[in-house]
Amino acid sequence: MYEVKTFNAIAQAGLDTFTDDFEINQTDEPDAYLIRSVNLLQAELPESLKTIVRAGAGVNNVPLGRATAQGIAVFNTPGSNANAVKELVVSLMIATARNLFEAHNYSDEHTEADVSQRTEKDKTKFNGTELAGKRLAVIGLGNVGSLVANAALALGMKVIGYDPYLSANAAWRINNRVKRVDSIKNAVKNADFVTIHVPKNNETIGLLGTKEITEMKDGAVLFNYSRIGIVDNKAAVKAIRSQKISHYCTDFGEPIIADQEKITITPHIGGSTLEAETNGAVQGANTVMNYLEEGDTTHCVNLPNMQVPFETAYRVTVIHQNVPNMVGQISTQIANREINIENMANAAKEKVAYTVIDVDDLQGKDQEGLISALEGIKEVYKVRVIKHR
Ligand SMILES: NC(=O)C1=CN([C@@H]2O[C@H](COP(=O)(O)OP(=O)(O)OC[C@H]3O[C@@H](n4cnc5c(N)ncnc54)[C@H](O)[C@@H]3O)[C@@H](O)[C@H]2O)C=CC1
Ligand SMILES: O=C(O)C(=O)COP(=O)(O)O
Repeated sequence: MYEVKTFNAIAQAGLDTFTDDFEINQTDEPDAYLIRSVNLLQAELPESLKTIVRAGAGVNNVPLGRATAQGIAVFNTPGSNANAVKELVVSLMIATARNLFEAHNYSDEHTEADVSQRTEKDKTKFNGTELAGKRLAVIGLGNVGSLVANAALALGMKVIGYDPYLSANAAWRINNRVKRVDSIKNAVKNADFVTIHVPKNNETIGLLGTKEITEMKDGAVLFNYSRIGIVDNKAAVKAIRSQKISHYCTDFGEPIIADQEKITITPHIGGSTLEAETNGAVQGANTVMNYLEEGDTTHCVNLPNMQVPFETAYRVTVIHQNVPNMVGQISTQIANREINIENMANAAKEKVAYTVIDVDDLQGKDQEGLISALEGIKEVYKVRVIKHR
């Protein structure tokens, strides 16, 4: 039996995906965490933990370095909530272009029985513009950014994209009418709307700050549906007050942007749709099962992604440092126990490597002894023996 501990609201469809070999929230010694936005950065990770699966995209709430050093594989569910974010950003582009927030507030304040005369006079205050023909800059063209870019094209907008690390898979998804440029400056300089869809990391904190906002077209509308800190909120407030930008919409509130005209804050609801929550939870549950039962690392963010068909009776997986002679040391320990290797695969991602060894004859052998011998190699983080179901 494998033990799974959940944090945040994990959709029931995801919990229902687990087979009878998995128990949810039954012990303090979980094999897996299935999480959303819970902040684990300061949390101790229990010795029993083998994987953390983030149902969603961002893993900036997970202590990746510590998890790796403890041999814990961290995954996300890329794309599971991208359509939800796209639809919210598109709705806010329309809402800001048509002054919907101001128009709604006006109507709320003018509730006398016959307002028609006044409305007909005042409505010119809320004259808007249309998206068709306007220019959108998309910074980050991954799962969310590519959908936003394609949707904007479908609405008749011109789209400029910037993403220096675009993967080949993501590139396939992007309509070839999206014009790609080589700098943020070239993306934003003529854009009526600027939206950013990048992960939060050391490189992206403050990616849109005073300098980049100064480079934007006067009156542009800015969106941050990525993470707090990726747009410098102080710079955004200054730009709103000086009317450099005409509206700022973000999913991440903090006191300095609260209660300000032309700043719209949503409470981190980009991925909060029935469909996205279901996708993330189901994909997350399958990820937990595939990793615990087969050692599959598809969509792992801290280990190389490997899918090795599991055709033998047992599988030994080793998470270790990416340094010379690891495969040699590991196979020596296995050979010393007179265990025959049927298949072996090894791959590395930056400083970490993952070795998968498939064997038939572990039945009746000292499996604990093998694990401690392999974990005795000083560059090894974690060893698991998995019995084929
Ligand atoms: N508001 C919400 O509820 C949600 C927020 N998010 C946030 O949006 C982020 C993006 O999500 P996805 O598109 O699904 O991730 P993704 O990983 O599919 O795409 C991110 C893209 O950003 C690009 N990128 C990385 N560094 C960059 C840089 N310095 N400049 C330009 N591009 C850069 C990458 O090459 C990649 O194509 C997530 O990491 C998460 O923080 C995602 C889903 C929901
Ligand atoms: O997937 C992401 O990165 C999100 O920000 C969504 O967060 P949530 O799962 O809705 O708490």
